[in-house]
Amino acid sequence: MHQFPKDIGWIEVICGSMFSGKTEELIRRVKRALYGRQKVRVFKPRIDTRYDETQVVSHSQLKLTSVPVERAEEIFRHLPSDIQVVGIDEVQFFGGEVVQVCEALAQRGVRVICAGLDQDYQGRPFEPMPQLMAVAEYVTKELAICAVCGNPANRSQRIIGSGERVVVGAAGEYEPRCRKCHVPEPTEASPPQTLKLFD
Ligand SMILES: Nc1ncnc2c1ncn2[C@@H]1O[C@H](COP(=O)(O)OP(=O)(O)O)[C@@H](O)[C@H]1O
Ligand SMILES: Cc1cn([C@H]2C[C@H](O)[C@@H](COP(=O)(O)O)O2)c(=O)[nH]c1=O
Ligand SMILES: [Zn+2]
Repeated sequence: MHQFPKDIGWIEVICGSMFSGKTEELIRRVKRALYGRQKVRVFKPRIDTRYDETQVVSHSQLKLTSVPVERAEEIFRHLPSDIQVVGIDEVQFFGGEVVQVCEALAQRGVRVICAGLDQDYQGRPFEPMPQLMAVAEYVTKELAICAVCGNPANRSQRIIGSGERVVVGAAGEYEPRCRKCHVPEPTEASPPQTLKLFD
């Protein structure tokens, strides 16, 4: 990946649709920092109790210990003075204040790695992701595989009937879709699939 500079902070954003591998990539980067003997803390919004109350968990069941927080400002309270790397998952669930928090940390010399949805279920930018992407040094966009047609997917199709913007969920509530197959209204799920190498 990038040749990272030393002794200065920066912000990395990992964005994309649901199931695109954002959490896996966050976990990968955090683990590499740990191998590098860096002082690391990982946070997630308390609202995300989907797979676990405290751990960050990917759809493929990779796990990482994290601190759940209600508001982004609480992150400061949980950081040792010699912190080097901060990871934040599901960053779209924090309000605009998370942008100031990330900026303050990066200004202090911390490497901040954020993972979050760039679009909501209707395909609209999911604030505060656009703002965070604008101030970040590095932005990585991940793509899933469309559950309908198999093309690269950058959208999250809601398959349960709710018009609320925030509805915590996983498979059963959402599926990844490409722009051709995505519709802004909640709709029926595509037929279930089993992954088989041979028939
Ligand atoms: N349609 C799909 N396309 C890609 N990955 C999928 C799909 N359905 C399930 N997955 C699983 O989701 C994993 C990614 O999970 P995760 O990192 O939690 O994604 P995200 O955080 O972006 O929602 C993949 O490695 C794969 O095991
Ligand atoms: C599209 C969309 C998603 N959500 C929720 C559903 C999940 O709990 C998270 C995304 O998790 P992932 O790690 O990216 O799979 O966000 C939502 O509340 N509103 C939406 O529009
Ligand atoms: Zn498609």
